[in-house]
Amino acid sequence: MTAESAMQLIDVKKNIGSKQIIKGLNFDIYPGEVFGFLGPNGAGKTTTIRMMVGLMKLTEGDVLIEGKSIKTEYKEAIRRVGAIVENPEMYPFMTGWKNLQHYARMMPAVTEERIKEVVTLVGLDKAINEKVGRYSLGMRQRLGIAQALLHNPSILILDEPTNGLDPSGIREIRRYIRNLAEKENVAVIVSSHLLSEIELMCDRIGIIKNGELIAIETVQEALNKTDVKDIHIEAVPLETGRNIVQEKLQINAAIEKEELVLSAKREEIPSIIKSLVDGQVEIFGVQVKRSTLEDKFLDLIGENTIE
Ligand SMILES: Nc1ncnc2c1ncn2[C@@H]1O[C@H](COP(=O)(O)OP(=O)(O)OP(=O)(O)O)[C@@H](O)[C@H]1O
Repeated sequence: MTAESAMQLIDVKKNIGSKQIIKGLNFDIYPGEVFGFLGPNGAGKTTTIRMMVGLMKLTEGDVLIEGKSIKTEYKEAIRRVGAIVENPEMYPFMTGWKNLQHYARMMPAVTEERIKEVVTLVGLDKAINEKVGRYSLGMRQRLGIAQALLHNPSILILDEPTNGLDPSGIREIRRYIRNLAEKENVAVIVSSHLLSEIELMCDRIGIIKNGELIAIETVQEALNKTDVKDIHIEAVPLETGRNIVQEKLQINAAIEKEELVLSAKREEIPSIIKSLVDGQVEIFGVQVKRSTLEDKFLDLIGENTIE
């Protein structure tokens, strides 16, 4: 394995009965990255995650955690993993702090200092002395993440962490997940079937379909590759702008709601802007409406619906 991977999957396979559910997964996850594990329902995400955290045996292959085999060095390997796979059990009648203390007691060497640290990491300082029963779902989810971080894992695995959250809860979780990847250098693995989420939260994505990895790349690569769809330019005067684009650049342009709207590729944008500015057109804003990872994901799996 490469020296720095936090987790390595080597030809991981899982059969249940006579059915091959996972058909040989190979990929690495690195410290400090948020890795999105994507796939439509039934693709095999949960099964893979259950194997990663030792809740399910592998039929074939191995998972190495910081170089330790989950098969032959289970204890050492699993010690480095924190996970929320099923909803974390919390006592609603106890405060957030008491809940964390309760878990900390079951683990070796978790200090009060560490509890304070994880509370701050997930942004619960203000609410930590309130009863968990009064927490929003998003706050409970963050308390769950804090709990999973208590023993200082180098890998954090979250199965569908934004499930059931409202948009502001989703935004918060996203922020804290990014924060702890950066601040604690934790490798975070997030599973989801919601691509718009993954696009905003992750550095890299792996897409699984029918138990096989069909794509793996950085979010930036995925976005750069996608062709630009529409470009909206707030240009004054609009007519002059349209003439320049059409006559000089031979690109069709329309005027919609005080904006110049045209279709072009990403690499054409700088020259379009330059031509407009050279032609004394003032630019007040440019918006690029490119296709999202969701389009890419749907292309890859060859389906139009993912729910
Ligand atoms: N215990 C089991 N017995 C038989 N088949 C199973 C079992 N567990 C999972 N499967 C099958 O394995 C496949 C993958 O399931 P899995 O739950 O891993 O998918 P998933 O990608 O997590 O989907 P979801 O988002 O719906 O949870 C599905 O086709 C499922 O029906």
